[in-house]
Parts: sequence; structure tokens; C-alpha cells
Amino acid sequence: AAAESADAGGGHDVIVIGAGFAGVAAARELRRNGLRPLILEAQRRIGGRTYTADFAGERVEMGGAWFDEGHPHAWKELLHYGLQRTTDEAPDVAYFPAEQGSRAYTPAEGFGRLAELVAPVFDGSQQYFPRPLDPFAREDLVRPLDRMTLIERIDAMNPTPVDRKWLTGYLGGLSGGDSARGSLTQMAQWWALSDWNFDTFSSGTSSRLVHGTAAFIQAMLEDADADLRLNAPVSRVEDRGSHVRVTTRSGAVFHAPFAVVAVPVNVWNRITFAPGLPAEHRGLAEQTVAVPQAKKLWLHLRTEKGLFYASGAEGDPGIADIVPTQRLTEGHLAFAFSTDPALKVTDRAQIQASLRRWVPDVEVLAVKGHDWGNDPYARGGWTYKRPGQLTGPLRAVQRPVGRLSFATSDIALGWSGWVDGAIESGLRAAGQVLDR
Ligand SMILES: Cc1cc2nc3c(=O)[nH]c(=O)nc-3n(C[C@H](O)[C@H](O)[C@H](O)COP(=O)(O)OP(=O)(O)OC[C@H]3O[C@@H](n4cnc5c(N)ncnc54)[C@H](O)[C@@H]3O)c2cc1C
Repeated sequence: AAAESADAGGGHDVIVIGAGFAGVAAARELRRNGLRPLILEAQRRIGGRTYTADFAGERVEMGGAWFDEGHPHAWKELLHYGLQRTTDEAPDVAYFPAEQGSRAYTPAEGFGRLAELVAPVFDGSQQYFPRPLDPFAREDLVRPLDRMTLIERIDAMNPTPVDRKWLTGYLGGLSGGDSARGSLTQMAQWWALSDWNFDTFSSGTSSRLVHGTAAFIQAMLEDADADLRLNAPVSRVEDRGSHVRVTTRSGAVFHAPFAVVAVPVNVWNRITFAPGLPAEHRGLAEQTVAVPQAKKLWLHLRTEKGLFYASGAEGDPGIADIVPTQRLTEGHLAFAFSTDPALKVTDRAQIQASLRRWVPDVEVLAVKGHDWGNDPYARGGWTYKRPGQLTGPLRAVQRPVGRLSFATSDIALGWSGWVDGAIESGLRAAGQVLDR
């Protein structure tokens, strides 16, 4: 009875579970249409897989960060809230794999060659993804391709051993360091969304917000005017036919006519649903959608080489790739990714040793990292669908189930795996509630 009274006087119309961009976008849309949302968020902060932190005197993003004009939902919000953006500095030198170890290139040479290698991977994508925001426009062409992994497509091109390292290092990195796990169609849709063009595709990761994603989502939250309970991990969601009953791990109970489940697919099966979710939802959560291993690190570096970019070969231990962002009074700032389970995001010496395979004099002055695979409320990094997930369960899990709607970038139609997709899915879920 005490627990039941937790929601006394609540009078909420919708319970939104999760305060990432999907959940907050849903809540704001519901509020704009006159409904009263309650947001239950497991952590002590909002933002989910976006998370702005302080490092080396700068604001840095430990998760999602970059988007530009090509991201329709995120861009519309940027204009609406008057958010300022900035572009990262270009590198002075770029390292790519060689037969043994790596080789230094001027960025123009290195990225020029990379562009020539990458483009043919997506041959035909103008036909099979003619309208990239609607991946089903030519489902007849997409369906057979959706069975293919990224590495199967790369190998079908018979690349030289070095070209294969370049391709698996760069595209495999974007797929979470495992091109044998992820689908061709996920990457090909991002390519199509980037105007089928390498410059747009690669520059998608250089434009970010001056005040961070934290300021962005805070602005949306203020508009949502929602009741927000932090530190409230949901453990049970019951659709009782006439209303939804939501219980948190501490035993607090909340009721509302509808709920929006806005947590990552990889944690769906950490919540008990009664009645149980349909087979498509359970299957997708079992398979997982977001990349299982994703560590993002920020590094304060000092080296005579200046700003350096480096991409390793897939499967190399340690840091997989590193991208510089700006010069500091002393040294420069860079971010890096790793999918190596043995890499500790706090181990400065281990990280420095890994970077010295490219730049022997580099010093790591400071490091800050986040291990998304081991984050209990994410259990993975960005979305990267496996073969069959696009043309298989995606549309089914976008539909409401009884009084529940589902929102997360993992099930977006367009920029799935990006903030844009999270907003798209949140707006769709809110629309489903409003339609009832
Ligand atoms: C390392 C990394 C780099 C990325 N880079 C980019 C990028 O450059 N550009 C870009 O646009 N996107 C990028 N992304 C992707 C982008 O961050 C995500 O697509 C987006 O933030 C996902 O939003 P979401 O709302 O779907 O999910 P989330 O952000 O994961 O939000 C879900 C929320 O649900 C909460 N939750 C989970 N379980 C429960 C529970 N039981 N009860 C209550 N709450 C719960 C979580 O704490 C979280 O707050 C990146 C992601 C990562 C991890």
C-alpha cells in the first residue's frame, strides 16, 4: 500500500521510461499536445547514451556527439533551440594500415585513398536505398542484401590484404569493431543518408554542439515540463488493459493510461513485461542491436607530430582509431574508440603504449573514458543492426503493443544509431499515444 501511494496525486497521462533523446522527445511532444508526462529515469542524470563531461578544461562528449544538416530531426531542434555548433580541427597527419604496422600519409592523400576504397562497397545503394529515410522504398532489392554481413560484402570485392585492413579498420570500426557481426545494409543506409558521398559520410563526425548534447536535451526537457524522477530504474511494466502499472526497483508504483518504453533494445529483457512482449521484441532483445563492445575515450596528448588521426586494422588490440579535435595551450585533444575487452579506459600507460604503435613520442597527459558495453542501462554503444534485423522485426517493434509504445534510436527508420533516430522514434511513439 505504501508503494502504491508513491504516485498519489500524480495524475499523469503517460509514463515515459528512460530520459535519453527518445524519451525526452516523446515527453515534449506529449506535453505540446496537452498531456502530462512522467519520466522515470534509472540514472542520476538524463541523456542516456549522450553524456557531456568536463575534461582538460573543455566540454567533451562521452557518447553521441556529432550531427549536421543532413540529420533532419536533430537539425530542426538545433534551429528551434538556437544551439551553436562548432567543427573539429583537421589532422596534420593520418596513419593507416600497411602490410606490416602502419604508414603515415598527408590527410588529403590518406582520406583520398580511403574514399576510393570505401565508395565501391556501396555500389548500387542509390538503387536499393533511393529514399534513404525510408529504407523500405525498394524492399524487393534490400531484402536479399539484408542477409549479408559487412565483411561478406568487403570480401566479395576481393580487396588486397592491405586494402582489406583499411576497409575493416574504418568501416569495421563504425560497425563496432566486428564487421562479421553487423549488416551491410546498416552502413549502406548511413552512406545513402550521407548523399552517397564519402565527404559527407566522413564529415558527419566533425560537427558538434558548443554547449554539448547536455544543453540540447536539457532544453527539450524544459519544454516537456514533465515530472522527472531520476534514480528510478523500472523493473516491471504491466499492461492491465485499462491502464499501465509501472514498478521501480525500489518498489515505487506508478499508474497512467499509457507508457512509452524509451530504453535501449539491449536492456528490454532486463524489465519484466506482463503480459510478456511479442516474439519480435523478445527475439530482437535476445540478439541485441547496439554494438556490444564500445569504449569511447578522450585523450589529452602531447607529441611533436601535432594533430594525428590513426586507424588500425580490425582486431588490433588496444585503441582501434583516434581522431584529434582541437589544439590546447599544451598539446591537443582527441577522442578514440576501442572494442578490446582488455583495454581499461582509465589505464593511461596501457593507452599510451597502444598509441605509440603510430606515434612513438606521444604522451598521454590525461584520459577519461566510458565503457558502454558494461553500462548496465545501455549494455552496448550505438545501434548497428545484424543481418536480417532491418527487413525482419524492425517494423513490428515500431508498432504499439496494447498500451505500450516503444522509442529508441535502435528502432528508428532513418538515422538509426544517431541522436536523430532517437528523436524520430520518440516523436513516433508520442504520435501513437496521441492517436489513441
Ligand atoms: C560511443 C558512442 C558514440 C556515438 N556517437 C554518435 C554521434 O557522434 N552522433 C550521433 O548522433 N549519435 C551518436 N551515438 C548514438 C546516440 O548517442 C544514440 O543513438 C542516442 O543517444 C540514443 O538515444 P535513445 O534515447 O534511443 O537511448 P539512450 O540514450 O540509451 O536512452 C535510454 C535511457 O533509458 C534509461 N534506462 C535504461 N534502463 C532503464 C530502466 N530500467 N528504467 C528507467 N530508465 C532506464 C537509460 O539510463 C537512458 O537514460 C553514439 C553513441 C555512443 C554510445
